[in-house]
Amino acid sequence: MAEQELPGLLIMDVGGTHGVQESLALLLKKHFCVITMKELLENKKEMGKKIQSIFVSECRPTIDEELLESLPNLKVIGNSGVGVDHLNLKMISNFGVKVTNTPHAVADSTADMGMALMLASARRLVEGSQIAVSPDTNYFAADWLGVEVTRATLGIIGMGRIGYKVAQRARAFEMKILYHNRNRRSKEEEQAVGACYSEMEDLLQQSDFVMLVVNLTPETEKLIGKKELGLMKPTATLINISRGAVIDQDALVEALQNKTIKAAALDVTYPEPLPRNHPLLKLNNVIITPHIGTATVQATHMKAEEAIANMLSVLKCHPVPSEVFPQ
Ligand SMILES: O=C(O)C(=O)CO
Repeated sequence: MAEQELPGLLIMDVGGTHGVQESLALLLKKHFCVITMKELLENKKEMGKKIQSIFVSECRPTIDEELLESLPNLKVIGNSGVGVDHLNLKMISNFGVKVTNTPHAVADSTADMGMALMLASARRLVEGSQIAVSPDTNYFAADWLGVEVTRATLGIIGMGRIGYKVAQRARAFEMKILYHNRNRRSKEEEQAVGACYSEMEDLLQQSDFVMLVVNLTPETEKLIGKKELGLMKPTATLINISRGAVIDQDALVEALQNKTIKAAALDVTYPEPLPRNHPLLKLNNVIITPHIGTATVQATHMKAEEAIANMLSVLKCHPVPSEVFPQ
């Protein structure tokens, strides 16, 4: 097909943690006539009419009513990533526009990230790395003892695709796996990874590592607050690979300062990035990474491919593999 016959696609995401790379643009250009925000703004009327889809990830620029009003032929917003909390689904659906996400593409890389944070925190990798490169060469490993993940108890809150992948990995570490989820997994699925369903309270009380893998929804906002942190063991570590707002961050700061819990390892915070004077950045029992759960070469491409398949399905009026609906 000649380029001008391809459906117009607006790329929203520039910058952020998942900036659209050149190879990604090439992939998109195989199926779409790619239009940047700059090009749209330069020629709003003509470009606006061409655009039938928007490719977006955890973006900083927002999709607002003003933008949607300028795109009369828009049919679908293809989110590259699973979380859609940055999109106003109700408002978008009022424009008759569908939203899709990429739950398959993100699962392995995000689960890997959860394991990486758990191991890094348990074995004090960040502190160790800082010591190894510091001018002080008079240090002993015995001063920096970590704890073992092997055979420890892991509590997974949110047992969707990513949570389940975490459980598969944790099994290789012979971990005792507890999980809490809205819907209980089948017996076969539980047995396959050796995971036991648990009430939240029991999970929090028993786990050495608590990992948050839920979507951010009104029900999960501040799911972990002062009360929940108080239930955790003083030796426990909280790991968050979902969304920052799932934790009451002020309560977390207090719990870390008072040693209510031992440590936290966070790939997500609110806001992102944190203001440089934020108290979380001053604590030495916290590891923070800049929302890089899916920031791998493989996941970036798989997300784009999944998003492309979703968007093309909408444009061709085929069944849509991963449509997200307003709650
Ligand atoms: O897919 C998502 O929603 C992510 O946050 C990736 O890290």
